Amino acid sequence: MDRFSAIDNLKGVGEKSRKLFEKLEIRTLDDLLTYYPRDYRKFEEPVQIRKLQSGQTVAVLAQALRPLTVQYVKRMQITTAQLGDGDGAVMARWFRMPYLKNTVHPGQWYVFYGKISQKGANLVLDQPEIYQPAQYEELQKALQPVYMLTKGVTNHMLTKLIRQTMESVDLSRDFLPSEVRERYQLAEYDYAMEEIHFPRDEHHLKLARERLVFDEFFLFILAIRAWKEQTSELENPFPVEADPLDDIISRLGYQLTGAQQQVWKEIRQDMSGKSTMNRLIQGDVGSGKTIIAFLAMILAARNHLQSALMVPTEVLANQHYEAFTRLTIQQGLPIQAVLLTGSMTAKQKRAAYEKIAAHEADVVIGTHAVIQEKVVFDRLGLVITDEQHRFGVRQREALGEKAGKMPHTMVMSATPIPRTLAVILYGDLEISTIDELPSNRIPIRNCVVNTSYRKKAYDFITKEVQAGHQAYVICPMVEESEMIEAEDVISYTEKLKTELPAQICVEYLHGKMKPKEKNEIMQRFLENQIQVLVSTTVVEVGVNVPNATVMMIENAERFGLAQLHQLRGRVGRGGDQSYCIMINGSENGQNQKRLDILNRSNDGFYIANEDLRLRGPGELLGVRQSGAMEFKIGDIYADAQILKNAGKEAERIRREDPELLQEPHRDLKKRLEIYMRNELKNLSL
Ligand SMILES: Nc1ncnc2c1ncn2[C@@H]1O[C@H](COP(=O)(O)OP(=O)(O)OP(=O)(O)O)[C@@H](O)[C@H]1O
Repeated sequence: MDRFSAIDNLKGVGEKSRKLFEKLEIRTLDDLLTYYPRDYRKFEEPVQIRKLQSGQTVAVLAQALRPLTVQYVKRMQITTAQLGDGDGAVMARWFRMPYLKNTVHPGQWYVFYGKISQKGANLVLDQPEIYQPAQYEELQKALQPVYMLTKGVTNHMLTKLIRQTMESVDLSRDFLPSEVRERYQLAEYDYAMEEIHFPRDEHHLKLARERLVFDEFFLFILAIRAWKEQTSELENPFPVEADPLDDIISRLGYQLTGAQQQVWKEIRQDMSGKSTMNRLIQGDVGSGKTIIAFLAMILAARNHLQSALMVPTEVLANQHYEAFTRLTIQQGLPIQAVLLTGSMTAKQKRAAYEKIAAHEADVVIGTHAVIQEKVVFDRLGLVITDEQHRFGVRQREALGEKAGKMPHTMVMSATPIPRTLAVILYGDLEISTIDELPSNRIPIRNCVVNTSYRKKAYDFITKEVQAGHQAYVICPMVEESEMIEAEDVISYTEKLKTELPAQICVEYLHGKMKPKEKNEIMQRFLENQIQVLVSTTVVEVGVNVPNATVMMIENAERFGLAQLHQLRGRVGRGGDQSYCIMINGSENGQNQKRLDILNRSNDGFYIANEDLRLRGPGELLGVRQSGAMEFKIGDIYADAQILKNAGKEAERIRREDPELLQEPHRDLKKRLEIYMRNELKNLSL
């Protein structure tokens, strides 16, 4: 067995688990080994009951003071216990676990491990795990890995299989040249693998992580460079006449910003240049990336090329399709666009496929899955996609095969990374940054307030709606939950319908709705038939309703800063003063501090950096922080120094031994080939 064997070679993995693991994209032993924990649990010393505070996750050494009781609330069994440690008492409760009544014996000591929350005037211990004291002491000795799971796969299953894999695969060969390892005092590979999954303590974990982050960046940089070298040798199969499209731009109704003009120039040069375009366009929320994509598609169409624009959601696909069609009609352009999304009927899809194959459609706008599988193009010359769904080398080759030749590609990113880091990752070429907002923008006014401010916020929303504007209200949950105290879209909509004047139309939107329903709601919101849209974060990416001027976010403390910044970016997109009201639903001072960063600034780069400064890199173990670039373990901000080191070494090796022929680079060469074959898929430009 080697590390690229399929996981069904492991004991205990049959057809059923193979399918489950597939959902986590775990197919080979290597996938399993690099399925790093998303977090680690440390079992701290038990805390005395009288010292408990709401919000903590703690262990309590206690006895049940009397037999447990089981009650039914809305058909759900809730088991409760009164726990005491001789000095204080607290209630514990479990949902859907009535059997605990027979397994937790009054008078015996257990360790209860769970989260403390406030219930009315009292504290409760929610859903605690239960351990024998000796067992708990054993657990305290090490950090426990916590993996991202899916239904049917438990943490225990993953832990066991990873252990089994480590015992059956030889990890002792280290592909990193020892010279590099020594220069940065990086841990050895087998040690790093052991300690990342089963760390003895935080110190060992840190060393392991540093090594693996280095690997990840190092291989990425080497692979991207090698791949670029290969592709830049290919001649541009679809050279275009670099028409600046001045006729179209002059009729847009606004001036392109300097940054947009610059990026547009770079794209034109690429598409008319010697080799195929491969460009990353980064721009902060609302910086006007869409029109740039549209211009590129129009340029392609004028040169008899088809283009595909792929976006992550149907709502966005519809939005772009409509905006593009509006533009072509307004300007009288003879360019045909078709929409292609999962919720279209088979007949509609077939009609679209036929138009695409016959080159009656110049532009295809849709969600990813559809376009990747079925569509046959006549002459696909340009593919535009977003950062999360960028094409891998292999997918691109497949597309290229389908189209006969490799199309030009553009990747749009709304989570811009600083140029210094982007250059290390991608080299100096092919990154465009739109670092300027349209001049008609008025900075968004922000406030962070507590729940007592709600009444005022509703009055404010009413006033804005009466002035002809619209508002979003974001809640973290879809439905009410017994377990989590946070606002939910469904009850909140009901509440708002009674709180706001009757003539204001309030509707909701969430990810569990059918695509067709979502599209309808978005369409009505766009047409101002709905004035207040209560939504989960499904509106986070790309939604563009310039008439909306208020973004109210409930339980703002539950969202990451990058996410809040994206949400806020849904307003302030037209020429009107816009507002963002963040409701902080917790009393925790740290949350307030974090939210204050957004309060102070509307600049995405600044926010990402401050977020990092506040948390400190030390706290980032296993936690994805920035949302920028999907690395498995590395975080370009938190690990910027490692990224720089990896970049330096990669450049040196490429200079000194470009073909990796020297003896110390032999294993590296092999590893890189495998990486380019298997892993570059999500990271390639
Ligand atoms: N130069 C400009 N001047 C004025 N308005 C502009 C300009 N460029 C784009 N816009 C308008 O700004 C709004 C936001 O643009 P767009 O939707 O392209 O943003 P984006 O960069 O895609 O942002 P996000 O990442 O938030 O989706 C649109 O309504 C668009 O018509």
